[in-house]
Amino acid sequence: MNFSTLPKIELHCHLDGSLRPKTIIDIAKREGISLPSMEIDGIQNELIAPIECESLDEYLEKFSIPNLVMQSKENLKRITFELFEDAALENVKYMEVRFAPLLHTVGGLDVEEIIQSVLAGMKDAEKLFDIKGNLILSCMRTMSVDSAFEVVEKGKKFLGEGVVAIDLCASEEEGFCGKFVAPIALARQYGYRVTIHAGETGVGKNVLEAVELLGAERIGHGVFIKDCPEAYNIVKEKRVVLEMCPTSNVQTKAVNQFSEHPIYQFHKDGIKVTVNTDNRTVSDTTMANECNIVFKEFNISEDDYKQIYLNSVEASFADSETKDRLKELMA
Ligand SMILES: O=c1[nH]cnc2c1ncn2[C@H]1C[C@H](O)[C@@H](CO)O1
Ligand SMILES: [Zn+2]
Repeated sequence: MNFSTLPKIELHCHLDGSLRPKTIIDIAKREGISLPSMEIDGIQNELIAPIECESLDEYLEKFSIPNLVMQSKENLKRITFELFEDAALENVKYMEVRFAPLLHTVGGLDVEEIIQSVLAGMKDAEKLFDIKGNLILSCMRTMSVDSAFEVVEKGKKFLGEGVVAIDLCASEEEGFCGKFVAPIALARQYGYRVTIHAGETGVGKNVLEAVELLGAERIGHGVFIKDCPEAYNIVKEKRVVLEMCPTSNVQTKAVNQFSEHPIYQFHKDGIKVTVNTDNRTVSDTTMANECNIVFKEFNISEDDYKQIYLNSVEASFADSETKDRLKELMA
């Protein structure tokens, strides 16, 4: 299968993990920001999490450089536009991009301005390229519960305007869901859809709690349901969709190598899986590359790919007209 030309859907992609290295250097030069290198190769080395990375926490260290250049309206708009352009050029037809608004307030922007700028970049790209997008607001689990309320409240007015969902991300501790019940319940009440990063660092029970306590419809990663029968069963029974990101999972040591990734086993057992990049730059990958990895490692058939594509359409937070159009691309 030639995944570069096949239509693709991406449901799990972080804006701040997916910047073009050249753009980081351009902006840094213009704004006098000091970087460890002003050369493409040099900065790329600093941005890509090595395959011998020890953990998710080490992987997350790679996000400090990109965020240096994501502190103005103009830069946020440009970076979002470029991400949608890159995805469109590899035939991604629909993409949900997530970002944590509170990481972009260092230069004085407020949360509304940040969301507006990212929306503007997405909308410009939609006009120029054959791609449709939506945005997911991520709350940092490492920040306070109040900060999650702030994101939920300030993002509310953009629901129906391109913002579709709420997420919890960053370092994963056992039992984190209990702390965020109130802001996520409020988000659901306002009409946000819910996807939660969980089960990425060894704790399958976090997935169970994300579903039971937070009402997660989708789970970012969810690898460790493999070791937690209760989490596995609830995901299967409730048809909770897993947003799986193979390269990222090897980098963070959720799995030691691609062959140990449970994605295909889950798929064969009837769990709804999707394939995603997580972070195009930090994981040095593309959708075509992630699909190829799954294809080569597990020898998936065209029917398997079609099923995964349709799972992604069904699980997307897109409107029904968009879903119908995306389904037709695989008919
Ligand atoms: O795979 C991930 N797990 C948890 N947090 C992540 C992952 N990839 C990126 N992040 C964090 C780092 C970013 O700064 C933040 C917002 O995109 O989300
Ligand atoms: Zn992620």
